[in-house]
Amino acid sequence: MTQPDTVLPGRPETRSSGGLRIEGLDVSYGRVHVLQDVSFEMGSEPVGMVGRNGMGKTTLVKAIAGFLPSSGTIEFEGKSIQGRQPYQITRAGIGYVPQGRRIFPSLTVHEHLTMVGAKKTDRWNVSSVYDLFPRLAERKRNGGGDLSGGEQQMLAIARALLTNPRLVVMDEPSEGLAPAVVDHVSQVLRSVVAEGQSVLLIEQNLRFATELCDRILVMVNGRIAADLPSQVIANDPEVQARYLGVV
Ligand SMILES: Nc1ncnc2c1ncn2[C@@H]1O[C@H](COP(=O)(O)OP(=O)(O)OP(=O)(O)O)[C@@H](O)[C@H]1O
Repeated sequence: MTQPDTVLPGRPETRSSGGLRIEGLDVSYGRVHVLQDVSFEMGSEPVGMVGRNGMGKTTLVKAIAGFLPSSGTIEFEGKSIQGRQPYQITRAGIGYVPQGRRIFPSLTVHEHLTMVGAKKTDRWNVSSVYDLFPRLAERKRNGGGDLSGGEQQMLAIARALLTNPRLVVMDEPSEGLAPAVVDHVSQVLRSVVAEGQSVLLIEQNLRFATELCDRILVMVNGRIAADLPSQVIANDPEVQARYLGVV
């Protein structure tokens, strides 16, 4: 197992050992070997993963969610989920918010939400996700194609929560959204995390990631290059320049 180059002291401890364990994960597109020996573990604490374009973040979450074949270990709550189909991963307790939202243009907001089949007694049901995102309640009769980017993102998050996941994996929820909408989504997600929802957040927006997560993994060229407390990467331009090419 390859260790990250940088694991600083003071990294927040995992809240429990029952979460996600990835070890020696490899994913290729044909002959292009994109993920190379990726290993990390997380408990129920929110974890962010950042990295420049094309580093392999989306490939990793697609492999976790069952949309790409992989070799190596993917375990959730002590059981292997590697090689399972997406619906089996959902059933195992992992919700997925895909990059680009994947909303159906011809289905209404309400149809998107009711088709998940959450029960009224579940923590997340149609009524409680409308409470979380009142804007979706206002737009419940609108088709997915009529929604703004922010509304589509809220719908994608609501749809994932309705599976009542023990871990929700989100791929760049801030992508393409106006700053005020990013702030709103960030605030809502922080309230969900404060309730104890476990989150693995893939992000290019470092501020969004460090506001939500105490721990940040950095992916560089298909490997986990660093595992840092959020405040270290948030406050250190040199660390940001080294891993993200920003100052
Ligand atoms: N279907 C595919 N076929 C071949 N190569 C691919 C495919 N999808 C992604 N790649 C390549 O795999 C590498 C990792 O892509 P990936 O989308 O996982 O990166 P990323 O870090 O999520 O970037 P972004 O933030 O731009 O989505 C890139 O070099 C990309 O060109």
